[in-house]
Amino acid sequence: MRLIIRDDPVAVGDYIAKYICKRINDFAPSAERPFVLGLPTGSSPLPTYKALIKLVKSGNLSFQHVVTFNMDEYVGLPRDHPKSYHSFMFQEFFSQVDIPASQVNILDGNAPDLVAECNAYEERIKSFGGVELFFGGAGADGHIAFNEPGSSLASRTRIKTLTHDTVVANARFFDNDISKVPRMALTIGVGTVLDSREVVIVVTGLGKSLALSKAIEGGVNHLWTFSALQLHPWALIVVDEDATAELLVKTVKYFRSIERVQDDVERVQAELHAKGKPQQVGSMD
Ligand SMILES: N[C@@H]1[C@@H](O)[C@H](O)[C@@H](COP(=O)(O)O)O[C@@H]1O
Repeated sequence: MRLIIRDDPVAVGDYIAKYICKRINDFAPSAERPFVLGLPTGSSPLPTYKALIKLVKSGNLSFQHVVTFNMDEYVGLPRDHPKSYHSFMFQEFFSQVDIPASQVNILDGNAPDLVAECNAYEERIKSFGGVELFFGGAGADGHIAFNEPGSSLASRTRIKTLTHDTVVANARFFDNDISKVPRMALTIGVGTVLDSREVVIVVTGLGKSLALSKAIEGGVNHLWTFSALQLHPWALIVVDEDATAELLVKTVKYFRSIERVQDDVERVQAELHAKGKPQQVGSMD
């Protein structure tokens, strides 16, 4: 696992957007071989979406050959409800980049058979050869997607009842009225996230600091599903200074030292590449 610390949420968004941009461009996607990208909703990913939109508008990135899979969706909320994750994604991102709508995948929380919908989602991910990079967020209670505390770490896409904490946290999107917040959601599972070739998680703000410390300093534990990333061979967490409040000084120092060494490794790789002797860039964790 790698942890990258930046000053504030905007710097975090810039870092992740550049990272995703580089991954997509290095992959050189085509119609026959699209880049499969997992995406989240929430307020934390917004600076990343803004930075990705800028990269597309400046001609440095294209979503023409990118296929996306969103992490989750509320059950029973009409698709065109302003707070559905469908509406969120089209409003904040898809309508502002060059992705064909046919390449966007979001779970249908109004499907007549919700179990079939979840199973078909897993199959559709498989039909594209799996997710190349899953970009995600985390809840203050340490959930990833809607994998609430206590979710199986082997879980797949399924129906999930939201915890009271999550309902309260998400009331801010529903006029602060908890009675308006849906009680159920469809979500990819922890196992679905772990299956992706790479995972990048954004964590910003003091309110997420306990979840961050549990995820990287505690053991792997289903009460903090975020901690399952410790089992992933290629996981990156990008956080702001506020989110590090609960981390030990030695943890912060360790990850900062890895970042410096990683920068050196990438510089050497770039020099080799320029001299026509490319080698695979390694991860330092
Ligand atoms: N289902 C979403 C999660 O995928 C998201 O990571 C979390 C954090 O949201 P925010 O970034 O707004 O704190 O909110 C919801 O619960």
